[in-house]
Amino acid sequence: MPESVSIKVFGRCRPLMVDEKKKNVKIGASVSGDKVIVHGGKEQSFNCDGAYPSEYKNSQIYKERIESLVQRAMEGYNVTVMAFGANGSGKTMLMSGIDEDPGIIPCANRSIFEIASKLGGKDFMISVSYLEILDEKMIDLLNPHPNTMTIRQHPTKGIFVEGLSEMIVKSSDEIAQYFEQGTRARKMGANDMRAHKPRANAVYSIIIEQRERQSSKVGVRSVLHFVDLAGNNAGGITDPEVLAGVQGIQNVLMALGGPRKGSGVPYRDSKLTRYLQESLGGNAITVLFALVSPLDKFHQENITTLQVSQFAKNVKNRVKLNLDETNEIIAELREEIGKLRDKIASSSEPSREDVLKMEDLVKDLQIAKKQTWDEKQKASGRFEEERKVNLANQGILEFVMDDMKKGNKEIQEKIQILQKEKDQVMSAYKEKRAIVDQLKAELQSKIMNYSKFAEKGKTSESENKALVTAIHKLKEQLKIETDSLKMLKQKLVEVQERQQLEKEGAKAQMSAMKGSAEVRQKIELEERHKLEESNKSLVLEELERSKLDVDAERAEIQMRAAEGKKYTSKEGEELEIKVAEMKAEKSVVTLQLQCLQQEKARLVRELEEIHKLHKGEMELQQLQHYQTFRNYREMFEEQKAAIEQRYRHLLEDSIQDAIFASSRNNELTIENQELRQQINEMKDVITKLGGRIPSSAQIPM
Ligand SMILES: Nc1ncnc2c1ncn2[C@@H]1O[C@H](COP(=O)(O)OP(=O)(O)OP(=O)(O)O)[C@@H](O)[C@H]1O
Repeated sequence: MPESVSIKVFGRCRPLMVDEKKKNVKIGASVSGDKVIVHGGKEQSFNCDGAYPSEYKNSQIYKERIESLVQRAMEGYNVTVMAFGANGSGKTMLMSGIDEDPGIIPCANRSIFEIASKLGGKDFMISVSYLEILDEKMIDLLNPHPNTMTIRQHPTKGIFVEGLSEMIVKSSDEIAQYFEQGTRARKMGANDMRAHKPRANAVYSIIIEQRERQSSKVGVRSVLHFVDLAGNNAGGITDPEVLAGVQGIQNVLMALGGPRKGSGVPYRDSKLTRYLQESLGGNAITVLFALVSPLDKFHQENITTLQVSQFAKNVKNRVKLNLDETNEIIAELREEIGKLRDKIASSSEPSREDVLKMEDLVKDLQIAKKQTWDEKQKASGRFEEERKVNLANQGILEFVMDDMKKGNKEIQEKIQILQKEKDQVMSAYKEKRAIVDQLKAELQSKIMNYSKFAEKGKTSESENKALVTAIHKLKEQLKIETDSLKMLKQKLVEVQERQQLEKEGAKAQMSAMKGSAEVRQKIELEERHKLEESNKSLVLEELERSKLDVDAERAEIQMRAAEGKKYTSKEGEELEIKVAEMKAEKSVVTLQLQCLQQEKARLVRELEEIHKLHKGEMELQQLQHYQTFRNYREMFEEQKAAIEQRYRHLLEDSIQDAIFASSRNNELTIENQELRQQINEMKDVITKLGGRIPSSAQIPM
């Protein structure tokens, strides 16, 4: 039996902002006990089921008023929480909150999984959707696709938006992430930069499905809606679509609980009220927060908010546990389709309503069949794939997926730190290189001097010894400096390798962020350009280094020659120089080769990625084609059966007609024969009477 539950109304007045305090603005509203009071002119006070002054935190309100409702949603009851008020009255603050004081939605997101973990013996499937309705246009905030969405009523799903993505969530982190990302998409504006407008309505929904583990009992399905309504400042609006979005909810609450209660409820006048029909006088526990601004300039909007909330208090919803009856409903739908098909088949001219009803029933059946957890899981996976592309197509992927961006930023910071380290090591390496070169030059000139003097035999033995000692000292110093140069080089290579690793990480992140082919192509071109640039500078660096090495080697050889190393001829010396040059060239070529290999590996990776992507897209397309084919086949089968049935009936009818016609024919033939006989008999009588017409008594009957 449904339970009758009134809509509960809670008032809240936000505090004055710092600049408002400074301006000494006139106070227009306040809270006292369970009443909200509107000042200015004649003071008016409005009773609520609870009222919150400005110092109350969102989290306190959640604990006191909403936590128990989330618990009920987890038991299988529909729950709706709405925030209603003028622009800037604190609706978003209450629903979403801020880091220091999370709003009702973040608190509920956390509670859901805490409660689920405590309810042992049950399996849950929780999914979320986030819809924005702006001027009667619907936007899927989690997956902003360009496809049309329509509001439908379904026997198992209730009222829902066909085409709105439902993403399955498995943890409180995941659910929080979707909410935050959807809210960012709302702020940034999915579709043609439609950034959050005060007249936009947003409905964040948590769909909870559950089943008893190891039990054949039917499952339960409930929906928890959080509605951040458009500001009720309707003054000056004339566009009917805009007005419907802003005033739709007021009109419905007025019709349900206002003075003219009982007249038709205009649910269908706005998309929002149609979507929330169950929450307004239907099967949901509904709570309305009436938010008032403390500013006197919002006097009229505050009065409207509180009057409408008084109407809401009069509305009685009829709440029941939502058992998941998908199987029974599928059976009922099949039966209904069967009956209607017979009806259409038996009538010579089927009515348009029947045909349309048949189409709806077939669609309902198809939707009902997609309600299994497996199917939903698959659909959620598909939405997840699509959403990156759709967000990228809107140009808001990076903004929405801020976590990825954060991760990428961290990597970029690391790369920068490593670049600094690399620059430091590089400058130390260059300094050392200069010292080594200087020492080598010194050594070379010392050796040249020595050989000149030795050749001419001008030096004494002691002078000779001193020169040799100086040369040896220089050599030792050179060795020490060359060793430390080598160490610096090693360090440079290590830093470069670490930097490369981080770059790979950043690239992996970037490829996850790539959405549309266009964005992807741009990023890839940029990356390729960067790689080419870095390879070019690496090769140049190495060329420079090898030149220095060759010079040093040349000096070494000359020094050795001067020291008295025997060469058979001048060519021997030149040959050694050539060998050194070739060694250096080899190292450059090796490096170039490494760079090319790196580029090749990258291209192979890209190719694989593209292949994977195409494969995925093809699979998706195949799936869609298959689905379309199945839908058509199902419809075709249904229609074929209906036509067959119809022709069978027609055939039966015509056989019966033929039988009827032939028996009637027989009857008529007999009648005809009887009539002929009667005529003959009459003729006989006339003849007997000599041509005189007999009186009626003489005519044989
Ligand atoms: N309870 C509160 N405590 C502190 N600041 C608040 C509170 N409520 C609202 N504010 C501040 O008031 C301003 C307007 O609030 P908010 O954006 O939530 O209003 P809104 O009703 O959602 O506006 P709109 O209809 O334009 O979207 C914001 O700067 C918000 O931080």
